[in-house]
Amino acid sequence: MGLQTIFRAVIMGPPGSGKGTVSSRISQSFGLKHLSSGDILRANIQAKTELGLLMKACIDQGQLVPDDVISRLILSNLKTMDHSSWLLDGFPRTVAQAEALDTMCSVDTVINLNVPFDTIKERLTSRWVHLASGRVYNIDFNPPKIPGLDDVTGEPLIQRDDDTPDTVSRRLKAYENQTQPVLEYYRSKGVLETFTGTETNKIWPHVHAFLSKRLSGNQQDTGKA
Ligand SMILES: Nc1nc2c(ncn2[C@@H]2O[C@H](COP(=O)(O)OP(=O)(O)O)[C@@H](O)[C@H]2O)c(=O)[nH]1
Ligand SMILES: Nc1ncnc2c1ncn2[C@@H]1O[C@H](COP(=O)(O)OP(=O)(O)O)[C@@H](O)[C@H]1O
Repeated sequence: MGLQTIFRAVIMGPPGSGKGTVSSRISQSFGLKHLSSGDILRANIQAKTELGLLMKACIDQGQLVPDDVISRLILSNLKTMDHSSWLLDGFPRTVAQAEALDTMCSVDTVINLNVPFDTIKERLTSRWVHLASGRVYNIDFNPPKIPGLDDVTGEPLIQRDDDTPDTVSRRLKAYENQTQPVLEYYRSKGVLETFTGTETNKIWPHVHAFLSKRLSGNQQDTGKA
């Protein structure tokens, strides 16, 4: 891959597998721009846009929002990032969405975080988020320096309305039924890289090594692991 080449990556995995956590490490280490479908939807809900209000009921029930709505939203965001390398988190979540993305560009690599469902359930009920930035915390794994407040801005953290045990179960079902087929889709294209484990800190060095290799000569690695 030559200099200036744009690198397009997708990160996948069930809810709570650590996509947001690993994405922020990737963007810090490799400078890819992080675009999270969940963060964009929550920003719309927070700002009470028409779209946000329409989508809130779906999200709070642990269902996926309609393919056409999310595809339009994400593709229009990606168009504004035409000249930079990016990492897409939370999209595509259905084969129809993956096909919609393919009409715009091809994906260079798909990082699949394969974390067992049992591990995930506990994490999500103890997740705290800073809505404006998408920064995630966990009372056990990475607590904020001051309880209840974001480390960077000092603003209050919230718990997501969809991080309750019942809704988490429904989200995991949606993942099995609708999102797992996307893994097959990318496997058949030869771009799927799966990382298996129960701890982000053990998975991360493998992701870092993989991307260092893929991006060598292409991106500037800031050296932060
Ligand atoms: N106990 C534990 N919690 C983790 C680990 N990795 C991430 N978390 C936390 O688990 C929750 C889900 O992680 P997140 O990155 O938001 O996952 P996503 O839903 O796939 O984007 C957050 O509260 C994280 O802080 C880990 O290795 N162990
Ligand atoms: N690509 C998408 N297609 C459909 N619904 C989506 C998509 N991305 C996000 N959502 C909606 O937003 C919710 C939260 O998504 P996200 O923040 O990515 O959750 P998590 O990080 O826990 O997997 C999903 O449960 C779903 O309702």
